Amino acid sequence: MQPERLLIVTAVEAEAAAVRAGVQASGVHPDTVVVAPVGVGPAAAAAGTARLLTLAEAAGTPYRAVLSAGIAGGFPGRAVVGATVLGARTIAADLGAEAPDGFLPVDQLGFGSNLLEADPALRKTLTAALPAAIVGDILTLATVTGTAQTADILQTRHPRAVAEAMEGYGVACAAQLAGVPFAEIRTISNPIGPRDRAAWRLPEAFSALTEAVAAACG
Ligand SMILES: O=C(O)c1cccc(C(=O)CC[C@H]2O[C@@H](n3cnc4c(=O)[nH]cnc43)[C@H](O)[C@@H]2O)c1
Repeated sequence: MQPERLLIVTAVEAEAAAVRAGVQASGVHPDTVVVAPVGVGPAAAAAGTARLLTLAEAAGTPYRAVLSAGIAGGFPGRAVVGATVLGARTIAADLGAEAPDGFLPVDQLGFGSNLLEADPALRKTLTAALPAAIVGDILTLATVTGTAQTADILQTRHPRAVAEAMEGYGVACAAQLAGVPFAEIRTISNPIGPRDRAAWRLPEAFSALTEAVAAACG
């Protein structure tokens, strides 16, 4: 009988490579962790994760948990480049309606929730394995924030948000549907604010991701 496996979902192959290096460094049996890049954005993340969870369930080998992992933007003053962040909650920050008075999230519109909690037991395990990690909300957006104005609006609207990325809420929706525990782990590649792609510190963020995964799996 196969041991229960952990699924780690990333957006792009470079993130998956950093995660695989962490799994290898942790010393766990490689068959116990599956790492899959499923695409950029919440739709690709939800569809790709749902497919993997469903295939595993149909084969009689369901995953014990699913992690959304990768790099992220950090809110200034809350998470610096190179930091590791653990999501207490994943929030679909642009899922809703714009109104003259401001943004209305889907829960205020009566269409479900734009917020999903990380699994408490999984979160506890990850927090213990990563004592230096910053725990807070991680926003999911289909569009990378690229102005100081949007960064300010998001930071004010989400006082407990430490980072933004593009996949967590999609992975969380797929996990919830399948009844599989979910958590999100990210390392910061860039500050959230005016777009400056040259300032993204990808090697630093990928190294931090490898280290975080090694500690989390070990
Ligand atoms: O150059 C761009 O603007 C760009 C647009 C889409 C994706 C990328 C990636 O490099 C994909 C990797 C992954 O990185 C996450 N990420 C990193 N920083 C941020 C951010 O400031 N805001 C939102 N997401 C971020 C995201 O999850 C991407 O899928 C580059």
